[in-house]
Amino acid sequence: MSVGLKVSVCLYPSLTLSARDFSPPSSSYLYLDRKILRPCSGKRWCKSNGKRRTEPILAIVDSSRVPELDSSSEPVQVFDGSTRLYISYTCPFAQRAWIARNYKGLQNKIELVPIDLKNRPAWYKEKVYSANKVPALEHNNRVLGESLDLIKYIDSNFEGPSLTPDGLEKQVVADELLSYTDSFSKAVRSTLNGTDSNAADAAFDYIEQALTKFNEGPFFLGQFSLVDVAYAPFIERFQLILSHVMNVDIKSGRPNLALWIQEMNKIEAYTETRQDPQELVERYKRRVQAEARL
Ligand SMILES: N[C@@H](CCC(=O)N[C@@H](CS)C(=O)NCC(=O)O)C(=O)O
Repeated sequence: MSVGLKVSVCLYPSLTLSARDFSPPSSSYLYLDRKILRPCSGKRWCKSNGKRRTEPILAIVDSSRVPELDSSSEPVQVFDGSTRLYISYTCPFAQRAWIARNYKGLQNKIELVPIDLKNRPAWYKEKVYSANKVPALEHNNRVLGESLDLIKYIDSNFEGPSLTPDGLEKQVVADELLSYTDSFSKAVRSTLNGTDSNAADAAFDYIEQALTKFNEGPFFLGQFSLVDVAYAPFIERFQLILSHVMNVDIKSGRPNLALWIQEMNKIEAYTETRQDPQELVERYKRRVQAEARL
């Protein structure tokens, strides 16, 4: 890294960095202060100044983000007594388990092991999780999967603030909302892929209505719970994609949803897991283009 290199950092104003700002540069990541800067390929639209830049542009990745393991990575020592949560930074299902782990303050008890799903290590399927998916939790000599099961498992088998509601009424509503998560995603996707133009609207109206049930707080069950954890990664993605691709604001006419999004964005356990919005939208557009070519 040359001294005084000028770079633009997406979402941040232009910065001038000197060699001593980086400690130590690695092949794929640069470190500035406590932030990891990841080089982005090509020129990018940087909203901070509204101009297309020609300098190298770096995206800031949260400092707590350890690099993903890929096919060239040594296998982890499975069943050595450690508790590990295998995730992908881009997977909304994995994000659920990651939020639950953070919210309960288990950062030192449950090690995060990010996997590069596009270049997955062969040992992941062979030694860790035969379903070859994320998330997976290695705990007490077992590997468990399925995000909704995992958030419940993490909540009931580890210390930290509870994510499970008290009282039968809230538990019944929680079960209903958790069982709606797949239908919710399917409905929004059917609008995005053009098969049902009204389905997303109806799905978000259902969410808006669900948010009126308990008024002691802005979350689904009043207080923050595993229902918020289950929906947050999907609402995060759908909000961005619907806004960028269809120019739809899911908050419009839905004050409870608007407040929920605002309050979710104050919860560090969640915000730490959020994806770079620009990357998220670009990945979605690339996927749609690839599907259109098939
Ligand atoms: N039902 C599962 C879905 C998990 C899932 O589909 N994860 C994706 C990444 S977002 C995956 O690992 N895909 C790899 C593959 O299918 O090969 C859950 O809730 O955990």
